Amino acid sequence: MVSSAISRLTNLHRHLLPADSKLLESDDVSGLMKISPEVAEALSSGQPVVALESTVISHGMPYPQNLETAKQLEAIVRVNGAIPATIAILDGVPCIGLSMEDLQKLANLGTRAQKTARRDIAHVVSTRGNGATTVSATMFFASKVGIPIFVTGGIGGVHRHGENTLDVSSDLTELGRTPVAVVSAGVKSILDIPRTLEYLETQGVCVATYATNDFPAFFTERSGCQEEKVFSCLDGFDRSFSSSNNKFCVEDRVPCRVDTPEDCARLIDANVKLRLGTGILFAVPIPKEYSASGRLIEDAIQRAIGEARTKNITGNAETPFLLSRVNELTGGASLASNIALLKNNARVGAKIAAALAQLRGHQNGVQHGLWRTEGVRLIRLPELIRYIFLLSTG
Ligand SMILES: O=c1[nH]cc([C@@H]2O[C@H](COP(=O)(O)O)[C@@H](O)[C@H]2O)c(=O)[nH]1
Repeated sequence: MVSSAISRLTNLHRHLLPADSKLLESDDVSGLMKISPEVAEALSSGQPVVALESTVISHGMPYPQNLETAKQLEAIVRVNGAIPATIAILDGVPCIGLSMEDLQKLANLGTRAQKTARRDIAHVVSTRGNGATTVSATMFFASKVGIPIFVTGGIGGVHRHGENTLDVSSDLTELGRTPVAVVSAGVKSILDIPRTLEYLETQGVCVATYATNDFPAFFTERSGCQEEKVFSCLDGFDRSFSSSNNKFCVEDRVPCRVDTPEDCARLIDANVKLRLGTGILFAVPIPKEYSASGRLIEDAIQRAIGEARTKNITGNAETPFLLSRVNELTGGASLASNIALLKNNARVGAKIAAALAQLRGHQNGVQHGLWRTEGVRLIRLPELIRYIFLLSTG
């Protein structure tokens, strides 16, 4: 009963989306997913929706802070005008929007949930497993149901020594192929930030810094990679903590700066309308009061990277190892910073989603003759007829 209602809502959502949003779901796999009634309703009525990932819950922090943080992020999204849609695979079913019980289950599972990137999705579904989605998998599912904005803490990137190991997160290739805007606090300095930016450029991804010229490094506000600034680490430029290990010359540019949620909304809108097909990375610096401990955390990162090498911890085990080891070494300071920046990103992401919904509502109102239903959303006449027809035929 509920699933048929959801599937009807999903169908309606498809009919009622602005034409450009349909680009986000050219093939139909949404029937294979469980969309929560609240998210389905929000999507079908054009309300702003923000996707949230689940690896940060299962692998990013310990219980019970993970559960508390997941709940708080959802609450922040709501307070700032959007509906949260946390995404995970539960018992083999991709779920878009989790109940409190689902969140509890995922938080309890912790690292027993499989860290699920794009490549792992089919395996987790076919074995009816529990998968915590990374940025790449969350973007995939968000795009399939038409959610244009997704909030995370930090994306994966090119690992240090990636030029030898080819350890490059699938988050970067996903950004190159999926038109979802990702809000993150930049890239953690456990990674090679200049090479990560290079790779995103190769993938054609628009990287936009939010109210700063300097690409942020997750725990710190600055990475040393600046807007419209080309520089070389060989000539002594202070590239901050993150890049201190790079011994060669890299051209780093963050060519786009945005200052308000409205700027972000216009950028997303242009990206979709131009059918570029690529994602956008919004890099939002950690709030100032939490970035003070950056140097302390950086020292811990250096030590943790050394330990990972000694213990031969590589591949998708490396990021969780580094995160938890850095947390131990900083006596919890890195966890507090991590939570603070996640909350900040949730706030910014929800405001962007609200601005985008408003922009689209305004454009639709200006460009077409529209019907207003219940004062909630604007509908075109043919869509309204189809809507009534679908309701009457079930
Ligand atoms: O600061 C963080 N970076 C990255 C992750 C998670 O790790 C994934 C990247 O993992 P990998 O490097 O194995 O691609 C991201 O998509 C995200 O889910 C995280 O929790 N915290």
